[in-house]
Amino acid sequence: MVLVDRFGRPVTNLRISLTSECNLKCFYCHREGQDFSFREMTPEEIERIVRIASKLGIKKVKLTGGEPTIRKDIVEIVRRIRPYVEDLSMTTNGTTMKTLAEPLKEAGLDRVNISLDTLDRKKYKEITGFDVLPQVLEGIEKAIKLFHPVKLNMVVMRGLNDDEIWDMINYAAQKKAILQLIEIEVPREMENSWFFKKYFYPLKPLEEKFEELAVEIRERKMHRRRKYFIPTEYGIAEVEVVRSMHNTVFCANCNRIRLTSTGHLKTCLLRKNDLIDIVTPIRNNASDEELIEIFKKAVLMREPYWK
Ligand SMILES: Nc1nc2c(ncn2[C@@H]2O[C@H](COP(=O)(O)OP(=O)(O)OP(=O)(O)O)[C@@H](O)[C@H]2O)c(=O)[nH]1
Ligand SMILES: C[S@@+](CC[C@H](N)C(=O)[O-])C[C@H]1O[C@@H](n2cnc3c(N)ncnc32)[C@H](O)[C@@H]1O
Ligand code: SF4
Ligand code: SF4
Repeated sequence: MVLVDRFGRPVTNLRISLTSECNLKCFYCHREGQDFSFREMTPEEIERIVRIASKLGIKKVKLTGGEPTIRKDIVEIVRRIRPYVEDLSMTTNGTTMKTLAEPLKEAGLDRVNISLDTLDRKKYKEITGFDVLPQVLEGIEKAIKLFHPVKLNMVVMRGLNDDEIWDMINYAAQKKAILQLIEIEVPREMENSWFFKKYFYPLKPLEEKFEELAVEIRERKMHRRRKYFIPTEYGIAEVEVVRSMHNTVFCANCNRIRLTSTGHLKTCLLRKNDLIDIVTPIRNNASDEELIEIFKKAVLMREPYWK
């Protein structure tokens, strides 16, 4: 059984924010579309929600945040949800990977995405507020030894790191990691903000260049994102482009539902007023059937953001 929304989109992925807290302060952070909050779900509650989700056809779970690895019980959370999922991945800033990669692997995590916007220490501090690039690079080395694939997330920003795109492509090829080049994304109401106007760097022209250079191009089901296999002096680099702004194809192929760190199902990253509380019913002893109904209600509320 798979739940399908009113727009014909099957819901096969669950993206769970484990905490709204973070040990970095990236100035562009969308915080997965949620506000800062102290309420968090327990590992037992997360396990129960994932178990219900798996009955409804959800096969892939992504753990995110805030920074998911600052939760003290992160290894327990991974261990608990592992049995219910085909693909269990995490997106992290990499600051804790040096010590946590091994226990996370042992607990059953399949793969990690690590955010890395720049290879320049000063710029890294400018973007994230903290001088921890060497620590993150060590974390990436460790992760690459244990996980496959490791994806590196680079949010491309005009005048800030757009001159590093090719360095990052070479770095990814050298490390045998996948590079995700990401456009800054904001909700409609922020498109006129100084921040978006200053830093938005459209990736479409670059994709056109990749089309010429690539020895192979693949299209993913999710968001119909394209992957380009680009020759470099370090071998073939695998580069995925995440271009979401005003991209109707991206939203038409969105198969994710979200769970906020406060225990609300959320239908879309960029939408407002789309939260459905699932953890309060759990705390009030709701049955599995009642929780299934909450999931169904959330799926019916889903709609593409850009359409
Ligand atoms: N608009 C939008 N952006 C998303 C969505 N999912 C991920 N993103 C963005 O895509 C970028 C990469 O996100 P990750 O957390 O690494 O996950 P992912 O690449 O989507 O997932 P995998 O490829 O399965 O590892 C980030 O900038 C996210 O904000 C989504 O459903 N909608
Ligand atoms: C919100 S973070 C949470 C996980 C973890 N703290 C990290 O940074 O990887 C998830 C991903 O979203 C990306 N991201 C954050 N704000 C963004 C924005 N405004 N536009 C595009 N991507 C963004 C980050 O670079 C990161 O790769
Ligand atoms: S590390 Fe992740 S959650 Fe933390 S501020 Fe940066 S993008 Fe946001
Ligand atoms: S509908 Fe579009 S903006 Fe919303 S979560 Fe899905 S892909 Fe992202």
